[in-house]
Amino acid sequence: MQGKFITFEGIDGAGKSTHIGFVTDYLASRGKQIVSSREPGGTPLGEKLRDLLLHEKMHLETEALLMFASRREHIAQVIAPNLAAGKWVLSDRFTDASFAYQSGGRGLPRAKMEALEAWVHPELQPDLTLLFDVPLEVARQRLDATRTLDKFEREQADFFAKCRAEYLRRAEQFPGRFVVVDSTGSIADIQASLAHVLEKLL
Ligand SMILES: Nc1ncnc2c1ncn2[C@@H]1O[C@H](COP(=O)(O)OP(=O)(O)OP(=O)(O)O)[C@@H](O)[C@H]1O
Ligand SMILES: Cc1cn([C@H]2C[C@H](O)[C@@H](COP(=O)(O)O)O2)c(=O)[nH]c1=O
Repeated sequence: MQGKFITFEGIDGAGKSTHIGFVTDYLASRGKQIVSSREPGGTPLGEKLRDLLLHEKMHLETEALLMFASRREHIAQVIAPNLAAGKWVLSDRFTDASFAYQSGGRGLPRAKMEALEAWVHPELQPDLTLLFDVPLEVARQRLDATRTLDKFEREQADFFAKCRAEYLRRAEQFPGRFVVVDSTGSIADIQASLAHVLEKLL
């Protein structure tokens, strides 16, 4: 029995992390065993790479390669074995983030992301990708209100506009697995719509 793989995406501050706890509790209450993880990170090595990725300046191709290095480890250690054991794996970001940030935001050709994706996970795709979508100003206000900003979060509005556009483009390209969640509403309203989406997956 294979579990299901759900990914959470959106520009920084869109609100995706806020809802992972809700989704975990909702699915657990329906008898699913949940493993919740994140990218970059999710393994001891991946967390070391995350620290470098979020705080060190580097060439844009180095950044893309380290994202996929972290992902390779995450798939091997966490995603694949837990799915094979019938658990549901929730990941705060996956490969759509590389398309959005490294191709959309930084401008790396999509073909390079496609080549890395084909190398690192030729067979694996999420069963469901929840794309939390908000206007840039809303995301910025939420970020500024909460924390010290990392390397990505300090990027300018133009960078996030390109990331958001690439996310929305991918949602159109893969309508079978993407659900775009309007993340401007209240947390309670968003959770009600998430419950509706999850019901269809059960
Ligand atoms: N619908 C909402 N209404 C109001 N505030 C919200 C909403 N969703 C999230 N927030 C608040 O916005 C802030 C950012 O949310 P969160 O950390 O979930 O964003 P994120 O998309 O995961 O960001 P990042 O990718 O940078 O981690 C938090 O303080 C959170 O409480
Ligand atoms: C997986 C992945 C992530 N990123 C960026 C996007 C975010 O700014 C950070 C992760 O921080 P979060 O608060 O945990 O969302 O990393 C990226 O550029 N490319 C990727 O593949």
